[in-house]
Amino acid sequence: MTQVTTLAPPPASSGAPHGAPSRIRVRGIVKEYGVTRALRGVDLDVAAGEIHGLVGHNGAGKSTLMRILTGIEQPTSGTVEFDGDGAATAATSARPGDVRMAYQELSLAPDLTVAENASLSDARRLRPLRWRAQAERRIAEVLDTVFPGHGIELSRYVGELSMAERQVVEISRALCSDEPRLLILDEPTESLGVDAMRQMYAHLHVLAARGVSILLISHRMNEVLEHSDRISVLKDGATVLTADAGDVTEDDLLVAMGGDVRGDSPRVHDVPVVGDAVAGSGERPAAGETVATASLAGASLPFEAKAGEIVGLAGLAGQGQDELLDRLWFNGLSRRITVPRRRAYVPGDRQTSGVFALWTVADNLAVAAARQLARAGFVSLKARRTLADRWVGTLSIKGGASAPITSLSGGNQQKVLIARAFATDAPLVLLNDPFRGVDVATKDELYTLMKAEAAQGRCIVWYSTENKEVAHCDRVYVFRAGRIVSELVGDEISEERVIAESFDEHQDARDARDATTKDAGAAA
Ligand SMILES: Nc1ncnc2c1ncn2[C@@H]1O[C@H](COP(=O)(O)OP(=O)(O)OP(=O)(O)O)[C@@H](O)[C@H]1O
Repeated sequence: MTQVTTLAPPPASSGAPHGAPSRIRVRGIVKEYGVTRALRGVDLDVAAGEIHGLVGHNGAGKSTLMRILTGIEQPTSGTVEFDGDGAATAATSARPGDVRMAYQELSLAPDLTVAENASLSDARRLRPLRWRAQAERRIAEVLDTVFPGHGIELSRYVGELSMAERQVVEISRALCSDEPRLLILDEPTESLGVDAMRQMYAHLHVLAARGVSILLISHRMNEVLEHSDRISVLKDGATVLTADAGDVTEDDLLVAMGGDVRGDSPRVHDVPVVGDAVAGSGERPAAGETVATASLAGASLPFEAKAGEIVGLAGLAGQGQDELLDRLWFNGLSRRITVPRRRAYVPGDRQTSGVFALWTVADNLAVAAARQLARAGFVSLKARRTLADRWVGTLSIKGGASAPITSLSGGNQQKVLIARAFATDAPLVLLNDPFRGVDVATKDELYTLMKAEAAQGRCIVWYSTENKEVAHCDRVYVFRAGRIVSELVGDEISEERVIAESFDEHQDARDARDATTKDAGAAA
């Protein structure tokens, strides 16, 4: 069990840093949804030209506060002043375009093109006849300025883009107006590649230097510490700490958030392993037995995953990792794929392919384990509830088993999907960047859970956009241009090695030469 270290939080500072005028001044904000008190008294000051980090555990109230700042929702009580205007809420004080936000849940319409999406939220007037060309020009300008080399075609439907590309569009869309006074970014880098992430932060510093205030919400403590001037911590709907970024450490933030300071042995309370948590669990392959194989086209190394292993899929975003997971999940009958009949999948995009929005947490969580829970073809409410209660406790899912899933915070919804997969008895679990939006303390617990599950004989195939997560894998396949270009085992696995393999242009040139020689040989 990790020891909890209690650090006295640095004294909360108030007001803007370095005497800069307050851009936004939030006092005593309370927000209630029926009996749920999402915010119970938030104070926050963001100065003109400041990058202000906002951190907190899943369900702490960050997104709710941002919805109030953008005027989408009204607070139950409390005040928001914008540039000292004394107005009661952001909705009444800010002019259109003053506050812009890039959403965690990616607010893009999948059936519209990139340019059409941009036109929807451009606060400036578009010309009635030439609106499409104008919108295209504006988003192209932002994309080229902030994310040079992005490679995104403006005429593509958003639904066809990878999560990383969608995130780039979401951020660019928020910048598609005359300069806002306050820019809010809710977990902007959760699925961005390394390059795009660097480009985004470089641009944020340029905007801040021009006087734009930026609120940066993230579970990535290192990024918040590196890029913010000041940081505030929300815990259970209230501000518990505001400090200069240089005066606090990651552990200070974690303690203020109410989590354990990370130790050597993260805690997973009472992991309900399959066979314990669900009735009638199926048989597991023996450790080391091959569970899944796939052969990809071109000069790709073959893919193989064995029982008892955590197999990582790494490389730059959008290099074929998604496609492999999709094929392992959907394409079990193909000659090039072997997979077990029972398999579980945690999607990266919970909104379009994960959450059943009209169902409760318990129903969402137990749906994939129905076969195991069924007795004479029926799943009793009690069996479903017992399973859900166990996992809600194990992963600290804030909201409870009987809450409607959509009333949960984004990170807590994601935990339900992770629990759904592990609550099955499937020998193969496929994870498609599953920890987006999950807070740091829970992530540590999930790593331990995965190891415990692998030790029980599960095979876990895991794509993550966070390179440092490869440290938790037994083997890693690095992807480049739709192919597996290297396999790392044991001590070979490191973030640096993954990055190096992701960019090996010489190897690409050699592969292209080999392929040409092969084609020429085949033609002869
Ligand atoms: N529409 C709603 N109805 C009921 N409860 C809600 C609603 N929206 C938010 N909540 C509750 O308010 C609390 C704060 O949620 P919020 O989404 O603001 O948290 P968060 O800090 O953004 O979390 P995360 O890091 O997971 O995104 C949660 O307990 C959530 O269940």
